[in-house]
Formats: sequence, C-alpha cells, structure tokens
Amino acid sequence: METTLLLVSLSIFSLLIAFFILPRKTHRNLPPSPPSLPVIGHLHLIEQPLHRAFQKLSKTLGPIFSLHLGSQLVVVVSSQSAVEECFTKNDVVLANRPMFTVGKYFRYDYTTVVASPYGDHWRNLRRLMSVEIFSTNRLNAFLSIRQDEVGHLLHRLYQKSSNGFAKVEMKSKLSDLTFNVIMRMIAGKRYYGEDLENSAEAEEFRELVSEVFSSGVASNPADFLPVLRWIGYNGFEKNLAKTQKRFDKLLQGLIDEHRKDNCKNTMIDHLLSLQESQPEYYTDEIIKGLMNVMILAGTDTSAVTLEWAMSLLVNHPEVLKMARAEIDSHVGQDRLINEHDLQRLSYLQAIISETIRLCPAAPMLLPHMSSDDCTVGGYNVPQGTLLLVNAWAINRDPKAWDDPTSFKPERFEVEKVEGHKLMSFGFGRRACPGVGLAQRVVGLALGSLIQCFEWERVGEDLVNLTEGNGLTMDKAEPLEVMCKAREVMKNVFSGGACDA
Ligand code: HEM
Repeated sequence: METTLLLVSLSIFSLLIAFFILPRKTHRNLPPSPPSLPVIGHLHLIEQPLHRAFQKLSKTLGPIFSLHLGSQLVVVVSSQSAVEECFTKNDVVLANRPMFTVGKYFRYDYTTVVASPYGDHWRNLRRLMSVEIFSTNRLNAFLSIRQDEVGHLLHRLYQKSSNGFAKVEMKSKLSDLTFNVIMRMIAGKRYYGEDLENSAEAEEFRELVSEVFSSGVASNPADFLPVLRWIGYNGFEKNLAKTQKRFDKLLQGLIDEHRKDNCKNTMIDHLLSLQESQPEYYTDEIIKGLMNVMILAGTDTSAVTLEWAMSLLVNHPEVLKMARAEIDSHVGQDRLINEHDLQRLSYLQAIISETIRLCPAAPMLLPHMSSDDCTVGGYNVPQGTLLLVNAWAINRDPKAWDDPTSFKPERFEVEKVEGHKLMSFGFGRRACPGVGLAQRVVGLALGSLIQCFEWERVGEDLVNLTEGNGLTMDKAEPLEVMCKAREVMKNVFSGGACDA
C-alpha cells in the first residue's frame, strides 16, 4: 500500500515536472493524430488488444496515423501500400528496433538478433542463423526431432481417445510440442509433457520460462515517460534484472554441460565449435542470446498458430473434411504423414495460410524504429519514431481481401497470393527468419492431427475466437475439443509404442 502511494505521488510529481519543464518537440507534417492530453499524450488510448484499438483509430484517422505515447512519437501503419513504402524505399531507415528496457535485460543489452540495432552485428547474427540454424541442411538434420515430438503429441491424444470421442485440452499440448522441438534443437533436452526423466530440472526450466514470458509482455512506463527514471522509479527494472539473472544462469548451465560433452548434434554444440575457431566473436553471451531468441520467438508463435488453426477447423467442419480427404488420398491410412508430403498437400497449406492471415501470432509484428528522417505516404516520419505495423488489420483489409473476415482457405488455392500481401511474418530485412521452421512444425503437426483423429466441438456452440492479451496473440479461452482416434492411429500405435 505504502509503495503504491509512493509510486502514485512520484508519478504525479513527474508528470508535473514534465508538463511544466519539458515541452514536447513539435514536428511538421506528421501523420494525422487524435487530440492528446498533456504529458501522457495518447497513452490513455492504449487498450488491449492493441491491434483492435489501432484498427478503430485508423478508421477515423486513415491508414497512417501518429500518436504520442508519453514522450515517444509513434507512427502506426495499417495499409499494404504504406507497409510496402516502409519496407522497400525506407527499409534500411526503418530496420532498427527501439531500445526498450526489456531489451537491456532479456536481450543481452540489445545484442540479440531480435533487439540489435541494424548494422554489422545484426547482419552477422542473421547470417549465422541462416547457416547454422535455418539452412535446409540443418532443418533436415533436426527432422527426427520434429517427427518424434509430433509422435509424442499423437500418443498423448491416442491414450485419451482410442475408445471413442474424449474431451481434450489442446493449448498446453501444442505448447509442449513446440517448446520440446526448440529445446531439443538447442540443447537436446525435453522439458515439457509427461514421463520426463529430468523432472526437477524440467520444472525449474518451465517455471522460469513462464516468468520470462510474462515479464516480456509488460512495458516499462519509464520507456514512455523518461522523467520517471530521473526520479528513481526503477522497480520494473529491478524485477527484470532478477529474472534475467536466473534465466542467464540456466542458459549458461546448458552451455557448460555441452562444453564438457560436445559430441551431440545440437545448436549449442555447433556454436561451441565456432567458438573454438573465433572465440572473440562467438562468446557465451552471443550463444545465450541466440538460445534466448529461439525460445522466445520460436515456441509460442507456432503453438498459438496451431491452436487457432484447430479452433477454426472445428468451427468449419466442411473445411476439416476436405483437408482430411486430401490427406487420405495422398498419404492414406497405413502410414503417418511426413514432412515430404507437405508440398503436395495444397489444401492443408491453404488452411495454414488462411489461419495466419486471420490470426497472426504477432498481430503488430515487432516494433521498428527510424534511424533517420523519412517519409511515408507523403507524411514526415522523423528520426527516432517508433513504427508499428498493424498486420492484423492489413490481413483483414476489404480493399485487399475479398470477404476478409471469413475463413476461406480456397482463396489461397485460387490465386497465388504474393508473400508480402500476407503480412504475418513481417516484410523487408527484419522479417521473420524462422518461417521455414515454423512452416515445417505447423504443417507436420496440423497434418498429423487431421490425419489421425476425428475432431468435433464440445457442444453446439462455436469455439470462442476472442483474442487474449499474451505476448503472442493467443486465444482468450484455451481450446477444448472432442477427439477420436482414426484407423491410422490403431495401425501405428496399436502396441502403445511411440515411434512416429
Ligand atoms: C507461426 C510462427 C511465427 C510467426 C507468425 C512469426 C512472426 C514473426 C514476426 C511478425 C516477426 C517480426 C517481423 C518484423 O519486425 O517486421 C518475427 C521476427 C522474428 N522471428 Fe518469427 N515468427 C514465427 C516463428 C518463428 C520461429 C519458429 C523462429 C525461430 C525459431 C522465429 C524467430 C524470429 C526472429 C529471430 C525474429 C527477429 C528478426 C529480426 O529482428 O531480425 N520466428 N517473427
């Protein structure tokens, strides 16, 4: 209570200082902006989910508008043509990331690929990732991990549903799948699911990761009202520092383990061999940064995409039926689907594209920052502006998509939709480098779920598709659904074995 009172008084004090002493910088020809309040600017307009609040503003202000979030000028773009201008003509200028407090702690002082400013270091990290992690060779080398983890998922569902329809909760199972895929790629360890050999270590890992995820959602008020920093408001930073210290220790522990025994085929082992030849660049800090990014960017994104896809499918049984027919005709019921089948399953691919169009895991992409003055749509975007892209709104823009809010996978079969029209993985040089891995994990898992089980809604009502407020766009209500094993499961798992 005392702390709250102190915080409130400090905030009021700081607002007064800011109001009377620090006039906001004015710029000419900025994108339109709604009326603002002194000091906090438009902070009072910020409500969750952000993409919906910003879509509402764009309906009155147009596809390019600006806000002052405290002292930070923000430009929000919500049209395809504006995004194209941002990431073609202005791609280099807008390739920076903002220096939010969270990046100082969770992104190793802005040295990880997600948070690093645009420049040589960032370029090196992207090159390193594309060779050491996301190259076709590396992704193929980790194929057995993906198959094995999908096998675990199928087995868990089979245990419940081998004798008829059973109610299953999907969110945690899909999350276990993607976390295990990434952790096995990084360190060869399974930390999620049932029957774990290392249960105490796994529990500590899971607890810490969920803490890191929830701290990553919060933004530091001082990032927008720097005056709070001057008057000593640092409780937020102290908490971040504490969590990051524990997370760092855990990542370091994994590196040390592999340093003692590096004969495994994991990301840590590959990076440690690079460290031997170039120790000054491939420091432990850089390796921990890459591990951190893989965990934070590569897990939830794929898991929520799968959960949205399953939710949309049970709400549209006719689409589910067509997807199953496609898999049955190409793969049959005698063996499980594999990644090589995916390219022939165009309707399954269309379902995935339609899911990420309607429910992009990162609806506002990641924030970009301008390193110089530029113009977008004829408006000035000064140096130091935070640029937000409302990918969610663009993916539902009636000017770009026919019947935009309906789930219609066929749209992706009829015409070849250009990559940039589907904004969900970003666009330009900072676009997602993990697309290939995400497509393999999501494709294999979704195809397997459709091939191996029948799916129905729990009751008559449609599955609620309201978004939650997670760091990635999750569902407000975790998906529960009825599932029943199909013939192929009996063929493959009849002995209870789990070798997909
Ligand atoms: C369905 C799954 C995924 C979606 C929808 C997604 C989406 C995105 C988006 C929208 C961005 C920001 C683009 C921008 O700033 O313009 C991004 C960046 C990034 N993603 Fe993904 N992602 C997914 C999966 C993954 C996976 C599996 C990994 C790695 C294991 C990954 C690693 C990254 C990294 C490292 C960045 C930062 C790139 C940079 O700043 O240079 N993502 N992703």
